[in-house]
Amino acid sequence: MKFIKLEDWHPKGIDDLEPNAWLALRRRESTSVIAGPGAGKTEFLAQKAAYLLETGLCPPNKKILAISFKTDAAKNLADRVTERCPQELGSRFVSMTFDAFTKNIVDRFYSAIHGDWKPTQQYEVFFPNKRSVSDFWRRLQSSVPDNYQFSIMSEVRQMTDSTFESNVVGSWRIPAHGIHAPQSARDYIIVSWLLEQIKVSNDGQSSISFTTLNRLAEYIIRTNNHVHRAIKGTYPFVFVDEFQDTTYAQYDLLLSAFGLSEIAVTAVGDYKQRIMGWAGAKDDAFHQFEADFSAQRYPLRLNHRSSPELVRIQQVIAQAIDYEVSELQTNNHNQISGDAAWVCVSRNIDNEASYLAQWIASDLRSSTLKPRDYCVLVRQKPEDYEQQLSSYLTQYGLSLRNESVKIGKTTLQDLLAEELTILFSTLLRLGLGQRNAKVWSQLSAAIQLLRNKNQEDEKALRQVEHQLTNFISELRDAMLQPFTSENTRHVFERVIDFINLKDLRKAYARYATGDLLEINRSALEVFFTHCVESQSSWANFLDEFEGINHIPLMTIHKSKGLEFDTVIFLGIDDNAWWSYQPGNTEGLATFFVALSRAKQRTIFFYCQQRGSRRRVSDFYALLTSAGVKEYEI
Ligand SMILES: Nc1ncnc2c1ncn2[C@@H]1O[C@H](COP(=O)(O)OP(=O)(O)OP(=O)(O)O)[C@@H](O)[C@H]1O
Repeated sequence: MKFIKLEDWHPKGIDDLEPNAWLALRRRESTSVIAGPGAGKTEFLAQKAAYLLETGLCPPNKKILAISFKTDAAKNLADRVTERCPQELGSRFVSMTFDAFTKNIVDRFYSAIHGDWKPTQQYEVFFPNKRSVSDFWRRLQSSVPDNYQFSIMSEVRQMTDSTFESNVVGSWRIPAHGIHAPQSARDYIIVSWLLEQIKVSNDGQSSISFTTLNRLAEYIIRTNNHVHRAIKGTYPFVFVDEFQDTTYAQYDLLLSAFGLSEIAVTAVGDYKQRIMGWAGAKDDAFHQFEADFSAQRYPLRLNHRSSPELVRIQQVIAQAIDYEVSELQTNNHNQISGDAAWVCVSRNIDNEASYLAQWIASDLRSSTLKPRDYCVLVRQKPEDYEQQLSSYLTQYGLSLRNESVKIGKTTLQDLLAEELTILFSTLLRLGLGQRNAKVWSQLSAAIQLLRNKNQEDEKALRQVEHQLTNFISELRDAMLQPFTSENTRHVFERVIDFINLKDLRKAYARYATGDLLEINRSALEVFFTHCVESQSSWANFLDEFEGINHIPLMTIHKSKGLEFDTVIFLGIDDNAWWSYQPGNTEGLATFFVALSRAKQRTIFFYCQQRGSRRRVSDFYALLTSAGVKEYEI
């Protein structure tokens, strides 16, 4: 394949990059890009990947590793690269979540774990909460030797159950040479916590949290030169998206894997969107990264997402988070007439729900927007809002879908972003006869990748194309059969067989080891059955499966990285924001993330029946100072 000369390379799919983005793109060493919402940080990473691959700076035997925090963000980035690069180049862009990267190292290099630290090869992933931590502390109190009791308990008193795993365990390194007598009470507590997870439980397996997996991955890389060299040799370029959310453990893993080496790490993020402090995100991740990796910082100024009016309102909130924040700019246009943001105040929930349903229905009628151009955002418990709003929306033929809902061991939002799910629904769409040249060529490229065919081997590629054509025609026949549970079950199994989970495991690094693929296959089956039961034809089934006619409902945390034409932000009251302290930066940042998902409009709802608004009065004061008006509904 012929490479593009450096000076001839141009961005793909967008007109241009702003000057600092060009500098950050061309820099060969570690780089940090700090920019506000909608500044194109994810887009920048996709362009940088295309630049490195197409110019040959990332040579054919090497790959780019991109780490994101959420499955849909990892998928979104991978898709952007696939759209911008020929397939043989795009397949060298490995995009996965931090958790998948961590688990992958432990599963792949399991034999590099020694002695007491070795868990069972098959293990359960354990999600500790405050209760599991305090229970552990209680157990420790009754089991420690008398002479240790005092110091252990006084150490525990200085710890917080919510940050114990992320901050205390996450910043501790497993010693290279086995377990010696603990050096301190703190060591004793951490070692006991780790060993309790590693030891075989009643069901014959270890039960390990992601922080513990992370510590094991870091230990493997630090103590095994072969592993360390293999990882560095594969990935000369590493990208980290949403870097402001990096935890102590994740940062330490990055440092051990890629620090003090020739690997160029590009970290992008926005400290004003730092909303994972409660989950252990480091406060000074960018500064430390710039010092440890000799990274050069490039701020970006343009907002490519939101209308000028929304950018102006965002600026007011951004300044409340950081008064030194630079002026945001946008080249976008206001596409609506009238207000870009307003607050609807109601007395009771029925009032609010009825108004909201009526407003969306009328807006849909008078615009070209589709249900998925709207998004209902809430701080927590989306299921409560779903219950309160659904019957009102139904009256107008509308419906909400809670995208944060759990399906098996994953969530709907994550499941829908999985490669397995996308292949599955694309095959069904083609089976239904919905021909689309672009979809066909993307699917064909994905199947070639899955079957591991060399792009130069035209005969093999034709064979894959032929198999795919035959399968689609067989599928079409099967989908013409009556839509019964038996027939739909048969289609499910045929499609899964055709995809071939073994091939999927080989083709995608994050499926390579461990149980992620099995978790997703089971969840896919659960969700498939659920959709089949509520529908009567394949066409309706697919719309339901993909949620085409539903308005998404999700938590603000789950909305990170996403964008919608209109954001409907519900539940800005003291009950939903019970832990918010006036002026608290992380709370303001959460508010900022919600506001900045919108391209054209953000509508805020306050309902007296849900709670008062004393604690959250800052939010309303800021909106008022930005000129956002309130209306009684
Ligand atoms: N240089 C550019 N020119 C035109 N459009 C762009 C450019 N960069 C990004 N965009 C578009 O702007 C929108 C926001 O981009 P992106 O999601 O990459 O921003 P971000 O900085 O990662 O956002 P956030 O931090 O808010 O999630 C997307 O629709 C993207 O396609």
